[in-house]
Amino acid sequence: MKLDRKSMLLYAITDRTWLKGTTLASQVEDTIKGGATFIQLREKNMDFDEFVTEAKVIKEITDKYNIPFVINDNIDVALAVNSDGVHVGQDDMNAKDVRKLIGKDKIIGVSVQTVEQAILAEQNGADYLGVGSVFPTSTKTDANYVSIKQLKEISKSISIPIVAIGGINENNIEKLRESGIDGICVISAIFSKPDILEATKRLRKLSEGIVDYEI
Ligand SMILES: Cc1ncc(COP(=O)(O)OP(=O)(O)O)c(N)n1
Ligand SMILES: Cc1ncsc1CCOP(=O)(O)O
Repeated sequence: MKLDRKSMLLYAITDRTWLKGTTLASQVEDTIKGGATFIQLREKNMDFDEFVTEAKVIKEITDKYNIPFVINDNIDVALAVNSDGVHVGQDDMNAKDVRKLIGKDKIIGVSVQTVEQAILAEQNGADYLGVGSVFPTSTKTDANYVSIKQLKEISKSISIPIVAIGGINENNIEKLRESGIDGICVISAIFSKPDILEATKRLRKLSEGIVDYEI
């Protein structure tokens, strides 16, 4: 799948912390109905078989709505379910090696916190970058902080699409205006909400207002 910059507008990463009796699949379908444009499946405590089973279910939904679907960290799972790609961090395999495993047509996302990391990731063949944490977050306890100034410097230093991540919500999204991002990436601002569809709709509208390209 070729990555369209516009599909970065509202990037949702799953989290099963707030399932509250429902399924992750139905939450993912709700967020897509509400306007999420990209889905990443992020599972930190699943064995391979469980992860593959879950990924297949989510992929059916993202395929139905033609939304890009990537797997966090686990390249074997990505290969097993033929996801659209993978997202890796600074402690994971570098994009060049990931590319050798998943092939030229797949999407590779890389998390970066500095200009140097961003330039290197682009050189290594990343298709997009996730930059953060731009605000305090309790979702990822080991996240490093990236200032808005650093975010702007990173966006100026590369030509691939970027999303900001970390603690973004309806109240602070405005601070990301003119930062050069192609969209926002959120976990709790969607998945912790009682009404995921409505929360996504509001974030979708707000993100449309802060990016500098035509929707
Ligand atoms: C789009 C996006 N950006 C950043 C991250 C964080 O990735 P990483 O640093 O590898 O941390 P974990 O998600 O693995 O805890 C991301 N997942 N997605
Ligand atoms: C995965 C990740 N990487 C940097 S911050 C973060 C957590 C984002 O979650 P939230 O949107 O709930 O702050």
